[in-house]
Amino acid sequence: MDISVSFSKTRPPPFSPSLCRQLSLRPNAPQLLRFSRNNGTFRRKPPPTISRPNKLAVTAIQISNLSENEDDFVLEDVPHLTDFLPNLPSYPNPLQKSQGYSIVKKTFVSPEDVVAENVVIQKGSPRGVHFRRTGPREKVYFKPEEVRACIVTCGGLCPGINTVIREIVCGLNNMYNVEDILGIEGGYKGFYSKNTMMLTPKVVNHIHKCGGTFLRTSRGGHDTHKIVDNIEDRGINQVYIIGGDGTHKGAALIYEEVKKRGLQVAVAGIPKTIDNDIAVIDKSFGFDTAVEEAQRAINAAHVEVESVENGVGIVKLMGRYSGFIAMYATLASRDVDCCLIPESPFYLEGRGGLFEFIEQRLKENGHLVIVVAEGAGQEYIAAEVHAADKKDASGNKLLLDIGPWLSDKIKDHFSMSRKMAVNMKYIDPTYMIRAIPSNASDNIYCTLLAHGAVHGAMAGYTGFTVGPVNSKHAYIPIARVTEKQNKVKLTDRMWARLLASTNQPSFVASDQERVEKEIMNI
Ligand SMILES: Nc1ncnc2c1ncn2[C@@H]1O[C@H](COP(=O)(O)OP(=O)(O)O)[C@@H](O)[C@H]1O
Ligand SMILES: O=P(O)(O)OC[C@H]1O[C@](O)(COP(=O)(O)O)[C@@H](O)[C@@H]1O
Ligand SMILES: [Mg+2]
Repeated sequence: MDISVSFSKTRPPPFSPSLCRQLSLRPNAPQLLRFSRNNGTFRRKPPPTISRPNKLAVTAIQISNLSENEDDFVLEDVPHLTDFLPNLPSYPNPLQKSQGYSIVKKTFVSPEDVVAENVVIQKGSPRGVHFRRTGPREKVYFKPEEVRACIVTCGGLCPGINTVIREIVCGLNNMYNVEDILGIEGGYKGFYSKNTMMLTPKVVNHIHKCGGTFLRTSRGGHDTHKIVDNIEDRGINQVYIIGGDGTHKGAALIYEEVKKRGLQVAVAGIPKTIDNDIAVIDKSFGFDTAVEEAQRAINAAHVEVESVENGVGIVKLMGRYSGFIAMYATLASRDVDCCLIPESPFYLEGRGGLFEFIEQRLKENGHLVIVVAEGAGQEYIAAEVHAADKKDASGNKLLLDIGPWLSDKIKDHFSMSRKMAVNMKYIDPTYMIRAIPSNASDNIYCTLLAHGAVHGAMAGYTGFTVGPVNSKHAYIPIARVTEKQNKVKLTDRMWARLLASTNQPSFVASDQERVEKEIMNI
């Protein structure tokens, strides 16, 4: 492979000493160069004959693509209170005296410990992005008796919110002897329009056994100035914010305002969403519980349709822009014949369409089950219904209801074509799967998130969120989880596994064929 690259004359080559030797370069001297790479061997080439302006700028990605392992390590760090309060005093972490932690072999996480964003890499490829590992630090930037923490929950429900609340309270209290913890009621607007409640380990002792949020929640109502005024007025110095992408956008604004005002306030996010659409982290808490609960609806649909002639079961599951719940529930069940998600466009009529597939399955098996994510097929409904774009209080688009629309379409098609009368069983368990308490493994996951957030805030980190990255919990800059949403990648193996398990049409390919045909007809 022949690669041409040039980079800033003001920077030394970003290569390891061994690679510099191989290329006959002086490791510390800035220079413009070209070289070729063949099976991992680098050979220097004569200087380029191209014009300067375009060639002098080279992105970090280009450089790191060409370098050996040592020099392309990137740490995406989170802010620290000392970034804007440089004289902040620190104190020994009280955990060193804790019964439990003091016997841990390595009580404190080393500042050098990082978590890699990508663990599957090729030999010679860049080491890539890393995040700080969560956990207690040797020094803390708060005296326990001076901490006044608050917790707020925003956005939609999700199994496990109460466990996170409980474990923030118990973590602060048991590990750091913090006693002053406020619950902000009813989401962001609760900062300025609702009461607060005192949270103690005793108050939150049983809440993890219940679904919902003990602190209640809301959409909309984020007013940065009013919120930070309130934080200042109440003397709050640690803010724990549990919520999804919208909530984290709000948390980033709070952090910025706190920094602008020079307040010693740590802002920590804990990512929450039933849709599992938060970027970077492995998965969001409550997701496993939701997938498990979805099985009950799928089982019910299967039992119903198996017991009648030409039974068609439809189960609608949550998933506004991403079909993770539908995909995992389908994969887990094995009773699902077809899974429709927002990321994969489908069509009803014609060759390779959904109607043809349903007819075929009914002929083969006498019944079928379809799982549909609520965000699927929105464009088709919109084209027919001509509904005005509506939004919720947070600005999220309100979806058109795919469930009844799809049920009616299928019923109408089969009754009109007089091919067969289908026996439709439509189940909508959407709120049921997110209103339940979290299962055992989600409870443990919630505990790790809560404790990670507590350790981070006590250590003076701020403007961060927490979550598992390749199974290791990390502190992640908030911008990384708000800049894009996690979606099912149709080119990933997981979707291929689903297609292999259901044997449903991969509408993407068929759709392309259809478009090509249409173009050719024209
Ligand atoms: N772009 C934004 N800037 C500031 N606050 C936001 C933003 N988007 C949403 N929020 C606030 O975050 C909270 C929850 O947002 P929402 O989208 O409903 O849920 P989620 O956080 O689960 O995505 C709401 O109080 C909303 O006002
Ligand atoms: O009816 P609500 O409470 O607004 O919630 C519905 C939406 O909430 C969700 O569960 C997502 O919630 P978040 O925005 O909090 O992640 C979607 O799946 C669903 O469309
Ligand atoms: Mg959201």
